[in-house]
Amino acid sequence: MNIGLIAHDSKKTLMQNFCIAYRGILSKHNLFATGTTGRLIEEVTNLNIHKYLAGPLGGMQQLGAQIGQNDIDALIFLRDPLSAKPHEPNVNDVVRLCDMHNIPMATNLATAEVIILAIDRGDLDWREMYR
Ligand SMILES: O=C(CO)COP(=O)(O)O
Repeated sequence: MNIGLIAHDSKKTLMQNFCIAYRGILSKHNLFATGTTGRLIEEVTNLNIHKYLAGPLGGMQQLGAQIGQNDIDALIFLRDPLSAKPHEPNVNDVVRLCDMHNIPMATNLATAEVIILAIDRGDLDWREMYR
């Protein structure tokens, strides 16, 4: 499966810890991330991640384009619920594109865990047929 990973700055440590905890599952899949998120995950795991540009510099659009092509099977997007981002329209567009293609998306840790465990059980294997 192709899994997208994005974290706002205040959630980057949480994303690192999530990826450490679920490294065994994540390592069986193709991982795609915005630049800084991807680099920080690689620093603490030895996961191999395809890194786009930094989110505010175009990385959100790059990952968004992959989502727009229905080529991401699940997105973990740990968002900062407390502060607006200068590139908010790109953030909203990524969410919109996930809804357009029925791509499972987590915006908090609880849902991220549900999705990653579902992937491991094979619950999302139907994605392979609809991609
Ligand atoms: O911009 C982001 C989310 O909106 C994340 O981008 P980075 O991973 O490059 O910080």
